[in-house]
Amino acid sequence: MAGLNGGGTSIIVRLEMHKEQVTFGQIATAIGDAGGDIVAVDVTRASKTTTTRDITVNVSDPQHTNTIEATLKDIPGVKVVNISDQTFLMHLGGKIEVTPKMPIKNRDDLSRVYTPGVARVCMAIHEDPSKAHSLTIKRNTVAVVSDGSAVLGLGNIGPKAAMPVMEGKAMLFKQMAGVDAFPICLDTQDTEEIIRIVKALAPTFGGINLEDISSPRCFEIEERLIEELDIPVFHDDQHGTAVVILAGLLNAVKVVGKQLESCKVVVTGIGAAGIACTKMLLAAGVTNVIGVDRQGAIVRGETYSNSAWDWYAANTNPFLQSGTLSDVIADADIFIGLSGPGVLKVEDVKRMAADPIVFAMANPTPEITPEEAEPYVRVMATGRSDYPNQINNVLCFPGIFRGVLDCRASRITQDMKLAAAKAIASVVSDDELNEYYIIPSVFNHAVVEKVRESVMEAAYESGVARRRSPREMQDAHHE
Ligand SMILES: NC(=O)C1=CN([C@@H]2O[C@H](COP(=O)(O)OP(=O)(O)OC[C@H]3O[C@@H](n4cnc5c(N)ncnc54)[C@H](O)[C@@H]3O)[C@@H](O)[C@H]2O)C=CC1
Ligand SMILES: CC(=O)C(=O)O
Ligand SMILES: [Mg+2]
Repeated sequence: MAGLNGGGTSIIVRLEMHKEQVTFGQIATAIGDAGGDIVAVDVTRASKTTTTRDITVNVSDPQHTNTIEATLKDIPGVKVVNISDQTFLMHLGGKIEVTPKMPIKNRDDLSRVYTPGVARVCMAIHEDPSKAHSLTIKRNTVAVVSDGSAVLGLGNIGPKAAMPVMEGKAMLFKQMAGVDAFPICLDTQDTEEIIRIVKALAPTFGGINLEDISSPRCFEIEERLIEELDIPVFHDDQHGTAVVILAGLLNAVKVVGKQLESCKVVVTGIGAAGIACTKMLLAAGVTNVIGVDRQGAIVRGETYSNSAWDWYAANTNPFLQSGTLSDVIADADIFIGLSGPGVLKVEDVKRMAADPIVFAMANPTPEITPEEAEPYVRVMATGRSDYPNQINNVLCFPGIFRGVLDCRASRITQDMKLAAAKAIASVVSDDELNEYYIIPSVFNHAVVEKVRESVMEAAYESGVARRRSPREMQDAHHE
């Protein structure tokens, strides 16, 4: 099964080779026989008797690295100097930095960007706070806020361990959409305290992206912040995920020739992402959605300590199906996994309706691997970048925030999310659409632009955009 290290993890093995005792060919063969895939070789030092080479090898997991190291150590004339993991190397010192837009070359510049000149700018904002949008980083800056309580599918690993994910989101915001995003990991999991801290941070930012905050606390935190702040607040694991799932499903049902509204959909993992995805499906007209969490299907008539599940029971599962995932999966057209590794068994997939669609989206290890499921499914998707059909909220959050920052929206409405889903789906043309291409690549530049445009259009229509639309500006010009 694909694990934490799956998908293109590579190591760099630095070897010192004694020329008289061993050839590079022998080493390459040994690495190949141990299952390693050599992708690059550099000579870093050479003398009369020895050569030092950096060999980049793709491996499947940490045990595989150990096997290759042991194999190399056994070859006479080879000294393993060092083995480094490229993924860790890319994280050394963190992944982002703050860069000034202009250099401070002399005292004159200094007196403008800082005191005394800056004071006039401060007073201009003091007199008209809306000027913060034009005179500070606010208009292009988003806070990526986590408490480390539901990091990917790794669980409650805390704020320090959450940072690499939040730094990664910040990189994606900038590279995909030019949005400056700042990772903020909080050392508290108290709902009221998180709300208070985010409200206190808000003056700096044009939007708040909540990330990897576990349910059910995430619902109250987001709802309260939306009500109490005048900038958009978006819990990405709920809505970004739901938007991309809907985009993928709109195209997947076209491939299998079914109507989404009449499909039976089973969702596992009724947390942040599972609940938001269900709400999105209901908004798109699906009626038969069944949610399954650890204790089985959520069904009306049961009592739940989690109020979000009371809502879920009242609004889903119209035929009151109860039992385990294996019980309720029979005849399902679509499975959506937002839970954890290995939850869906091959036997379950075999019992789905004809042409099953399986979105196994737990990260980093899906509910079922494509290798296991593929013989029995028609359309398979995961959240990972190393398989086809990557359903990941990275297809949504850069474009949606680009759009809301550009039209200065006060909030993100359901219509804006639906518009984003349709925009993402539309990037795959009918000619291109097939089982292995239901969703555009994360690197497809059309995605951010289409999402931005559709989201802005929906924001103007729903009256939440606070910057005049291009048409209004044109009208004002002609008055
Ligand atoms: N591909 C993507 O873009 C995204 C994927 N995800 C993945 O979805 C999963 C859930 O994320 P969140 O909703 O943010 O977390 P969450 O902590 O809010 O919810 C997880 C839910 O799954 C349930 N669960 C865990 N193991 C289960 C099992 N074995 N059987 C049934 N239910 C189980 C938990 O009880 C909980 O209700 C994670 O693996 C995450 O990586 C989340 C957001 C985006
Ligand atoms: C992709 C993402 O946001 C997650 O797995 O939590
Ligand atoms: Mg997340």
